[in-house]
Amino acid sequence: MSESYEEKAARLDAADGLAGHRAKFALDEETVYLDGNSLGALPAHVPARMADVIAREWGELRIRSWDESGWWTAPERIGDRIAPIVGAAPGQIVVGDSTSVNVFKAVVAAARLNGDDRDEILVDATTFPTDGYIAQSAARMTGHTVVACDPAGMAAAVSDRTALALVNHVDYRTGRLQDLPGLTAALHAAGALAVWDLCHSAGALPVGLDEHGVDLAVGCTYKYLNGGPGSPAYLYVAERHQAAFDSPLPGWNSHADPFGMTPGYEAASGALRGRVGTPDILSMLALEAALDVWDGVAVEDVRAKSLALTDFFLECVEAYVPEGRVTSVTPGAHGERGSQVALRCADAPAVMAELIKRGVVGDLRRPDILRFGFTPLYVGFADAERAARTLAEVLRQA
Ligand SMILES: Cc1ncc(COP(=O)(O)O)c(C=O)c1O
Ligand SMILES: Nc1ccccc1C(=O)C[C@H](N)C(=O)O
Repeated sequence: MSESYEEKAARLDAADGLAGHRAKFALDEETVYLDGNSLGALPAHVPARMADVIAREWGELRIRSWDESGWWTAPERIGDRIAPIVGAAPGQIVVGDSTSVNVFKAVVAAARLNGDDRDEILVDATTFPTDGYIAQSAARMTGHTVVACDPAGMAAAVSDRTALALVNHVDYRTGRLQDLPGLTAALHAAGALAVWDLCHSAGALPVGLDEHGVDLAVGCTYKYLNGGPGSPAYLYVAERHQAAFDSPLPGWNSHADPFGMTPGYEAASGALRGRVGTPDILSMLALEAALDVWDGVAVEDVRAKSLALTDFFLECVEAYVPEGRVTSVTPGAHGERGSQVALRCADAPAVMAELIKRGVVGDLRRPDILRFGFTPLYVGFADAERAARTLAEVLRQA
């Protein structure tokens, strides 16, 4: 007799080298959590660390903690913790502000780095909306024109008028992975800069920022990096651009001598030019603690498991779900897939509401997308099987 999907899931879970990491997270066995691409789960040790930050570092040490507890240097220190996860050498990432704010810094800074005789900014037409809104406003300020462009056509659209392109590494809706190496090379060949939004790829797959010569990048930390709701985002400024990086938000935290408190601005050196004002220490230190779950984890192993999970989920969906009820809009090819599966489905809002009631937590992207995110550090193959089986049950009863 051939192996059932439940048996196959058990076999894959037993052979999974990352399976032990699930115990590091606060998760309950009743829930299949497939929404880590919106809000990552809580690493179980973070509450105790935060209790100490609040009671001792804030409560007892108070102002001394800016030095003694390392608060002041947290943005660059935590940037260096994120760096290996996205393939960056130290000294190029600074943590702080939201992704939206970092998109603004990156787009304006790239336009200033490369905008003198170039008047266009290419923006991923399928982008998560905030990037597009911010790029439009940034372009109004720098005197550039935004040209919306599907990433698939971007290499052909780039010209000697292009100052930069802003692209999402993984599409938040479809889960499509864009060709970061190829597109970055094509942009450079035309003299344009590449600014990547890594929200849906960092922590899920190798990014290779340095290896592929990316110029600037931004990303959030509350998805696959599990930093917590609204945890600060990050900005990557490739070392070769740091000396000329001209921030549009040159707050005192990015000054060469912030406590000199002089009227004249002089930018600090390095990535900390990307800092703005006082960091949100509580969120930042929760993120720092959350990054401990990455100790000893290779992002290549995370990627291998992510692909195996999404393959297996698609296989179970195909086997269980009545013909014609869902269509995957996520590419089948591994090289084109992030770490989620998006299924087009009639009546998707009601279907997702019912799935959540039955303990399978995914996301709805209106009007008709069921989105399932797979975080390899805490999602297993049995979760994928149960999610597909529950989806089939819901659709049969609908
Ligand atoms: C690709 C992408 N960019 C940006 C954001 C959000 O930016 P912010 O952290 O500023 O809300 C998200 C999701 O929230 C996203 O998926
Ligand atoms: N930050 C959030 C706050 C509330 C609800 C969702 C989000 C998301 O992150 C959405 C995500 N960017 C997405 O790709 O759908």
